[in-house]
Amino acid sequence: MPTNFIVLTAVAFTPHCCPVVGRRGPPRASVQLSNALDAANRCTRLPATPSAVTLQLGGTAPLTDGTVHLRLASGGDDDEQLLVVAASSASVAISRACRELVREHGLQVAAIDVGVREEQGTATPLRRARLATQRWRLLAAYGVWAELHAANEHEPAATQPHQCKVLFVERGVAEHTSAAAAASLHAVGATPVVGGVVRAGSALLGRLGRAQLTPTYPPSLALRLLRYLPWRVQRLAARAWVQSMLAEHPTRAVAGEATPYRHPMESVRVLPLLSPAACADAVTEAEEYAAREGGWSTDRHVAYPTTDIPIRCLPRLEALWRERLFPAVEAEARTRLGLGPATRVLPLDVFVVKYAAGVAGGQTELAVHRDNGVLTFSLLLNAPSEFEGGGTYFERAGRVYRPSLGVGVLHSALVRHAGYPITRGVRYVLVGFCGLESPALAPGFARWRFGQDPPWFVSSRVRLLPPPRRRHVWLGRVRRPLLRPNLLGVVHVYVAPEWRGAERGSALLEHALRALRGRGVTHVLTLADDRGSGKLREWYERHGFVDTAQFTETAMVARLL
Ligand SMILES: O=C(O)CCC(=O)C(=O)O
Ligand SMILES: [Fe+2]
Repeated sequence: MPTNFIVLTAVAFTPHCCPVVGRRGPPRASVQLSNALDAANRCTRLPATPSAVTLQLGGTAPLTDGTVHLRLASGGDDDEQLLVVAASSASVAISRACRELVREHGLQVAAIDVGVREEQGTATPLRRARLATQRWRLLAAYGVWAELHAANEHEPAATQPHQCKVLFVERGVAEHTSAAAAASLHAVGATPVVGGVVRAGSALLGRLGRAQLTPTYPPSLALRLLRYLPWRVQRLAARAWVQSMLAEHPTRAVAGEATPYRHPMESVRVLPLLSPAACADAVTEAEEYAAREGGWSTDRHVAYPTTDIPIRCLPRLEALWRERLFPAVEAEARTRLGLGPATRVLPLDVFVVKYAAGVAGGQTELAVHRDNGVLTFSLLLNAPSEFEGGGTYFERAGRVYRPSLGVGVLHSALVRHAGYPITRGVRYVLVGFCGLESPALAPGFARWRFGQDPPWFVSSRVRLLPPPRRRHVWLGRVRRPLLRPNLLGVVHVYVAPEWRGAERGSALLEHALRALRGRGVTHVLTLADDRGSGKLREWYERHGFVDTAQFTETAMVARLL
């Protein structure tokens, strides 16, 4: 009989500890730690599940079958700290509810993992690889927050990140030794178990690639030999290197915002580049060309075609690109990647893309893909108010970048990304793919393109946000997980009391549910905390929740899939 494992992860977004919030105050790690300890103590008094749950506090022992492992992170260097998690009494009640769920479905609890300690400085490569996989799990939660935030950019107050607390019961995996890591990978759609290995491998290749690409580093003998290997091997190394270099640097979600984003997966730079007038002129020129020449082309890219016009057909925009835009993009790439003077950045393909909703034959989205070349640049050419949705979606980070007018987004061409669907209006983007040329690289590198081979370039089409389904079923009667062992995704959504029952709370909840559904989460739990009027319960019911007193008095649950 297959063994089921799940991982419970509580993640609280609080302004002082979450690296994405941008309002980091004094660290309050000790307060959080004592809260978490308090919660943990209460956990110990919970009846053990049939799999003989034991609880370890603050331990770092490897996860073992049937063990509840509670890891508490107290933080470290504030800048380096990924996330410190506070477990509140609500989280404890939710853990209890999850545990009941686990019991009902005959699952075993593999881990309750609260927080991750960032140990990059001292950790061994293997440990670092494991930390990287742990970060991915946090990203799943973080991605939900980011989507909430992005969805409400016009009304930021509606989605104060610290109002959103997410508790994951992630998808189970059969390989219990790496249950926590694998479940985190599952949550972000990556391949379980091998993720850490892949990551470690790419870090190694990255180191090789760095020496290859920056001749100022004296290469070791092994690295000198590498350049005699086929250029595709060099390309692989450089690919990992570019990825790792981009990943190491802080990024900003919105140009000019006070606090940089410091997440390693946010390998994205945002640059303000063009004035509104210049953007408007670019759109006019593209539309004039399309009217004159019989429309926009839709077949220039084979695998992931865009509705576009290449910049060589648009002389005014091309001049602007040559004189102003490309130098800025190149300078940014040089700084970010530490390119030596002998390395050139080469524009490979630059074009204006048009997304149009509600128009026959109009493109509304671009599926998740990688681009040709090493670096991708995209710049919004019309005002965000002219369309709904849209933005550049980064799959692994689970977030959508929605830059302002004239702001460019620079990222590795190798990061899987997408043109997020627009639901109204028209969105114009200037997109550019760039390669690198260096004497340290084999000549083929400068023409680097993603094509039919090698197979590791192949990207798959993924669903972004499936349409909401209205059917909700009593959790107690749900039997499907039993038919599909090892699959279960439960998230606790915490809506802060002042948002409950209110319109803005509704928006928050709806976006959260949609985002979670899009990630394959099957059930959402929440605490109604109704003080007797019944109004709050009604509010949750309107959002598809049903009362489930069998868990805790106040728990309510919605089934998403
Ligand atoms: O629409 C976007 O923001 C992304 C476009 C893109 O990724 C591409 O054209 O390759
Ligand atoms: Fe792309």
